[in-house]
Amino acid sequence: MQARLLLEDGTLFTGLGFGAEGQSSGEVVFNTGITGYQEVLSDPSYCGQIVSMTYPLIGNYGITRDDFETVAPFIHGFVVRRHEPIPSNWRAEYSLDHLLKEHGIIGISDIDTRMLTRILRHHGTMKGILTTGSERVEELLERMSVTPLMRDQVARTSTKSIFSSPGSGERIVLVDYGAKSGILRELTKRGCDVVVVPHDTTAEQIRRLNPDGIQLSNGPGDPKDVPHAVKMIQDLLGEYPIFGICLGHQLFALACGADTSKLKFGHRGGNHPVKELATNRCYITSQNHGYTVLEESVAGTKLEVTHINNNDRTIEGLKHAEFPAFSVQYHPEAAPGPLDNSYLFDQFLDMIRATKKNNPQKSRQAQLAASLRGELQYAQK
Ligand SMILES: NC(=O)CC[C@H](N)C(=O)O
Repeated sequence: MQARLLLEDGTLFTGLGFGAEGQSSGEVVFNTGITGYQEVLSDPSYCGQIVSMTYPLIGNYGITRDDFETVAPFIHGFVVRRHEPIPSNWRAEYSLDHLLKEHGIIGISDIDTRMLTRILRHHGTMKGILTTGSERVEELLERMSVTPLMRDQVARTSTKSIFSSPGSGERIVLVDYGAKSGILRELTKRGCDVVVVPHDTTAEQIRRLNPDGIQLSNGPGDPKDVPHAVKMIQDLLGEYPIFGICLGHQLFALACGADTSKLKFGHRGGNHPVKELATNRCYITSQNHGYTVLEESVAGTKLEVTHINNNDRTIEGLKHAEFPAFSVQYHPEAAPGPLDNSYLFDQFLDMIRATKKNNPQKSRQAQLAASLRGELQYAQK
């Protein structure tokens, strides 16, 4: 079956279709990971995007239930050089083709993904349409020009209702802006008592859950499309320790008065070098973002830059000068990518314990009682 990928600038790629049939549009981006296509496909931060993998062989190890980063993928299309339909892997439960068909995602293979990447690097990311139909190019270009990119991805990908993953350790409220499962996995692995809440949960509702700390998740789209989250963070800053990841980092920066803007073609892959300024140490990180915190906007705020990207010097980490709050632009939960940065979750828990020590408040029993009251009020709201 023939499939086509048409870019906003008129560049047309003709290849072979796999996965679902039909037509879909979105922002075309590229990911440089060599492995991890399943985690990429299921990362909610790709909601509304057509993802092209620069590694040329995709599908060879199949799909495994355990490797999903969310229940259902939100991406709008998948572009590969060569698609391997028959997996060779003892863990494989089914094929990539099967996954795409099941979730209505169109795949295209046998196109020059190096050329596509060079175009995107040169011009910046663009809108695109993937189709297995026989529409005229002019018609598709017209459709693309009148179809704006999505702005409501966070509401689409966030959990619709509150749920908990109980543990006997610190109580963490994980604000889900389209969270990857890896974040919850890292917190529960450390014994945390995690309560996952929807993206539009207010500061007051979070207080009622009596958290020890607040984790702001990754998520799709422009951080400026989520103003209610910025307000919530401003309300709780200084009251609870906060750790922001990716979109959570950008929202934290906006809440502290810094600004964000769109990168030309973003950072998506498993090997982005990041320098920790305090130690001059380089970490290899997993990344997936199209926006960044603007360096010049940090001056005059209470934020300090802790990490920078060694490729393009953009900001990769921030901390608050007065309050227990920090954030990173990359993914310490990895999935896919290197595990080097999971220590940041330990750092978050250390920060929580230090905050508690300096602030000997209510007994654990009183906290639990307050927490129970809060949950009841939340449920009755
Ligand atoms: N992975 C993320 O959280 C991405 C953040 C934001 N949507 C961006 O593209 O910059």
